[in-house]
Amino acid sequence: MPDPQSPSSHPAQISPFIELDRADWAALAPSMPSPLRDTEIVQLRGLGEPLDPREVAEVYLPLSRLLNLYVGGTKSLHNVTSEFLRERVESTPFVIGVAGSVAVGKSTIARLLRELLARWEHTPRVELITTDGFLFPNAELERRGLMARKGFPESYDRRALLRFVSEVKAGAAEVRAPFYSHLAYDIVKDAQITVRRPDVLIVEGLNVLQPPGPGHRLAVSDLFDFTIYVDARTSDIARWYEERFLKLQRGAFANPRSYFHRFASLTEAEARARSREIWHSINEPNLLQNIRPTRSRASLVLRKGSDHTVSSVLLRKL
Ligand SMILES: Nc1ncnc2c1ncn2[C@@H]1O[C@H](COP(=O)(O)OP(=O)(O)O)[C@@H](O)[C@H]1O
Ligand SMILES: CC(C)(COP(=O)(O)O)[C@@H](O)C(=O)NCCC(=O)O
Repeated sequence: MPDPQSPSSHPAQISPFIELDRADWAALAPSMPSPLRDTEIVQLRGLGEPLDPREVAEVYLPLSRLLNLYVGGTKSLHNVTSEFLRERVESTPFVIGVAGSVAVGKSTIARLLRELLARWEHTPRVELITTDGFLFPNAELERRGLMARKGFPESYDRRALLRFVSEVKAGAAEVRAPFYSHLAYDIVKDAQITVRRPDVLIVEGLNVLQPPGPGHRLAVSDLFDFTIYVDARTSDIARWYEERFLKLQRGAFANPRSYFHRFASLTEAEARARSREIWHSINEPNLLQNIRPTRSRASLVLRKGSDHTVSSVLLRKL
């Protein structure tokens, strides 16, 4: 008699992920070589985030090692294919997607992984782009009635993003992406980011795990070699959004060129109210309707606790 409590007796409930709690994941770190000296972990804090060196050593270092091994594995597959075809097939950049809500910590993690990966053998050249460069310019968003839906899948030029990643993946010598300024809250005309055949390209953005839309054959998610979904409770993310908004309000918004300059003179209570309004009207609905439903498509899910530390890691096994 199968045990009705056993997950294997409920095929519909079999998880495609193996879940490691924080302690099990951290236990992997000591047995692997480290490309970092302690002083370098401290230097990584220079990224501007309050990064805990223990978090780097116990969570992100093992993750960067796993990614580095996947890059090596993919290169070996290319070599096998070359041998099979009896012709030289050039290996092309390994592309990693990093998805998750606004303010969950994607940028921090993507920048950290870029630094860590670059220190391992075989992956010295790592480039990072964010999908905000592929948002339609504000004028176009206004024309389409999408100004209050910035960050929703339809606010992006998905065809241009797909073309960009396809060209990188195909090994093009130089590929350019448009540039989005958070200060101007808009695409900057004539500014570009150039990607030149890196070993690894990290593509960070809210919607990178979206499946193809109706009538489309491919989505950018089809071109990734590995994807990471950064997960946390909605209430924690809302708090992080508000805290970041307040930090910006005291700092960057003071710049008269900032789109949000008009918020610089708000009292703290007013600023909190404004940030909650933006969260509840744009970022939370986008998380619930579009972003979180893509979580199960990821190769790996990082679950964060209320203090940003990673509480568990889910790695796709199927
Ligand atoms: N590992 C971390 N430790 C502490 N604070 C963090 C960490 N990751 C992100 N944060 C903070 O959370 C907020 C959102 O992070 P950010 O990387 O900007 O998110 P996203 O790119 O997903 O919008 C920022 O204020 C950042 O300083
Ligand atoms: C620019 C963003 C859409 C994020 O874009 P991404 O790089 O993740 O594609 C987001 O940070 C944003 O500005 N959202 C609009 C609502 C707000 O001002 O928070």
